[in-house]
Amino acid sequence: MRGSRLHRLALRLLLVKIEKMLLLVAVALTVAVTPCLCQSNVTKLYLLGLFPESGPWAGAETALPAAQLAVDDINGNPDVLPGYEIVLIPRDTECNGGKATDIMYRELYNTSTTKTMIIGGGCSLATEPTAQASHFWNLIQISYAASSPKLSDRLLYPRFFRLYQPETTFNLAKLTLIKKFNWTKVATIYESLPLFSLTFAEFHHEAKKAGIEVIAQETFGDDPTTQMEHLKESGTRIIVGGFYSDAARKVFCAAYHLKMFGAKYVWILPGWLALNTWLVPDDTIDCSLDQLKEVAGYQFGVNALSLLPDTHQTLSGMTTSALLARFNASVGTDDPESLVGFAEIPFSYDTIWTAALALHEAEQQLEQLDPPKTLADFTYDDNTTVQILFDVISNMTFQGVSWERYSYVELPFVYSSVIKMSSPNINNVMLIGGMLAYVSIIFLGVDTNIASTDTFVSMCRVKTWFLPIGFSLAFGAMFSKTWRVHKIFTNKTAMKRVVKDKWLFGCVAVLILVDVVILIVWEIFDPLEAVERIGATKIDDGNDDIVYTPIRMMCESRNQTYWIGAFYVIDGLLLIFGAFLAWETRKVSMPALNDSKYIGVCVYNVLILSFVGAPVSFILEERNAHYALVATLIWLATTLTLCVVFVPKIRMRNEVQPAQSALVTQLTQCHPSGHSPATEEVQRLRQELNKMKGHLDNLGIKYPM
Ligand SMILES: NCCCC(=O)O
Repeated sequence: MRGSRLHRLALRLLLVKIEKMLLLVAVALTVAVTPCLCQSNVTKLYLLGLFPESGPWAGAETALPAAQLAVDDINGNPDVLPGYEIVLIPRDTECNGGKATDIMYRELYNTSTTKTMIIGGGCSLATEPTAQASHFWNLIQISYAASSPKLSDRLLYPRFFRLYQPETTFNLAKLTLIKKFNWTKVATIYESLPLFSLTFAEFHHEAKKAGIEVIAQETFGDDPTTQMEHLKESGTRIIVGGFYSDAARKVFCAAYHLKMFGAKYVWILPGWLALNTWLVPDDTIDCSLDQLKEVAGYQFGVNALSLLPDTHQTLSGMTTSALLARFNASVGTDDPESLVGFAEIPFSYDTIWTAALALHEAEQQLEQLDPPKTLADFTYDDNTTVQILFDVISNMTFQGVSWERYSYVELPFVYSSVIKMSSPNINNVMLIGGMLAYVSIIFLGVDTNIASTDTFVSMCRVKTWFLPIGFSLAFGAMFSKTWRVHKIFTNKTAMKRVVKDKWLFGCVAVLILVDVVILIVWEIFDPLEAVERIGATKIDDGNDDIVYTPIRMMCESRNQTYWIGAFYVIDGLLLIFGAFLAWETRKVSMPALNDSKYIGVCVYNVLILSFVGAPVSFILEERNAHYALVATLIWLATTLTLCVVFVPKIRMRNEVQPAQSALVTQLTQCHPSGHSPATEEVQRLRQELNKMKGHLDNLGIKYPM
C-alpha cells in the first residue's frame, strides 16, 4: 500500500514537472514567435549611408556609430514611423568622389532593395558628385558633415540638405579672431577644391572689408612646397589654412623644413581639422610625427559648436552627454575626441532623425492622396513622394542634440590656456577691492555730529581696515594677473605652463594676510581711539567777551604715523613691482591679456595721488577740508583705477557684439530648408549664443575680454 502510494505520488510529481516543462516550452515558443509575427507586419525602409571610412577625412568612425544609435532609437520608438523599420545600409566612400559615385550607383541599381533616402556623404569630396546625381533617382540626400559652400547651390543639388553649416560661415569668426589680436596682415593657403577655394574667395573679400591685408594667397593641388616657400618670402606670421588631413601633413612638413614654426607662426584652420586627428605618421612625407607636432603646436581651430548644454529637451529625449555616453559605450572608447569627426557626432545622430521624421510626416501626407499611397510604394520614378519629402524637410524644425549651431573658437594647445588668462575671477577680486575703498569713504565721513563717540571710533577702525585691504585686493589682483602673463611670455619652453587662478588668489591672500597682521598688531598695541583736538581760539567779531575754542574729535592712535608708514612702504613696494611687471609685459600684443599700459597708468595715478595728497592731508586741520581732500583722493584713485582697467574691456565686448549678430544672421541661412527661419527662431539662436558665451565665461574663457 505504502509502496503504491509512493508510486502514485512520484507519478503525480512527474506529471506536475512535465506540465511545468510544457508550460515553459509554450511560453518560450510564444516569446520566440511573437516578434516573428510582428516582424512580418513591418516594412523596411532602406537608407543608403555614405560614410568615409578612410581617406582625407575618415569621419565614419564617429558618424556611423552615431547614426546607428539614432536608427536604434527610432526603431524602438513606437510613435515614429509605426509599421516601418529603418535599415541603414552603410557604405565606405573613402572620402573620394569617384568611389562614392560608384558605390551609390551599385546600390541604386541593386533592385533587391529600394533605397528611400541617402544619408551622407560625410566629406564634400564624396557628397558633391553623389548629390549631383542622386536626385535623378528621386532621392533626397542629407549630409551630416559636408561643408562645401558649393553644396548650397540648389540648381546643382536640387534634393540635397545638410545639417552641418557651409565652411564660409566660419569666416566671420576667423576675422573676428584676427582683429581681436590686432593682426593686420595674414596669408592664406588652401587646397584647390571647391570646399576651400569658395570659402577663401569669400574670406579674402571679407578680410578686405575688415581692413585686414592678405599679403599672400596660395593654392595648391598635390604638393604645397612651392606655395609654402612663397608664404615664407611674404614674411607672413599669421596663416589661414584650408586643407584636408593628407594635405595638412604635407603643408606642415613643408613648414617644418622652411623653419616656419614656433610662437612666431600662428595657424588658423578649420576646426574639424584642428582636432589633430590628422597627426599620424605618413610615409609619403619626409617628416616625423614629432616634427609635424612641432609645427602644429600653434594653431586655432574654428568650428561649429555641436554639443548643446544638457538643459535642452530634445525630441529624441537624448541629451548631449547621454548621447556621448552611449556613443563611447558603443565604440568602446573613453576618448571620443581622438576620433575623426568627433564634433560631427550630434549632426550624424540628428541627420537620421531628420530623415525619419520627414518619412513619418510624408507617410501621413501620402495617405491623404487620392488614391492613397504609402512609403512602401516608393520607386525611383516616384516624383510625388520625393516632392512631399522635400517640402517636409524644407519646413522642418525640431530640437535635436546638435540642432542649433554656433561658431566658436576652439583653442587647442597653448592658446586655449592663454585665453583663460584674462581671469574673470581675478577681475572680480579687483572690483571687490574697489568697493571696499569706496565704502571706506563713507565710514571716513562719519563723525560725532551724527554718531556717538563709540560708533565714530568703530567706523574709523572699519575704515582703517577697509582701505589697505581694498588696496591689496585691487592692486594685488591686478599685478598677480600681470605676473601670470609675465611668466608665460618669459618662459622659453614650447609648452607654456599656465599659472592657475588659485596661485593668483594665493598671492592676493598673502598680501591680505600681511595687512591683517599689521592691523591686528596695531589694534592690540596702539588702538585707535577718539581724541579731542583743541584748535586755536577765535574771538567773536561782534563781542570781545565771546571766545570760540574749536574742538575736533579725531580718531587717532599714538604711533599711527608708523603704522600708516608701514602700509606706505608695503604698498609702495607693491606698486613698484607692478610697474616692473607692466614694463616687462609691455610687448605682449594679445588684447585679452595685456593690461600693462593700463597698469602703468594706474600705478602713476596712485603714486601721484598718494604722495602729493597724503602730506597735504596732514597739514589740513579743518575737518571738512580734510575729509573733502582725503575722500576725493580715495575716490579718484579708485575710480581711475577701475575705469582704466575695465572700460577698455567693456569697449572690446561691445565691439564684438555686431560681429555676433552678423554671425547669427549667417547661421539662420544654414537652416536645412534653405530659407531663413522665423524671427523667433533667430531670437532663440541669439539667446542661445549669448548663453554659450555665458558658459565660456563660467569656464573662465573670456573671449575677447
Ligand atoms: N565637416 C568635416 C568634413 C569637411 C568636408 O569635407 O566637407
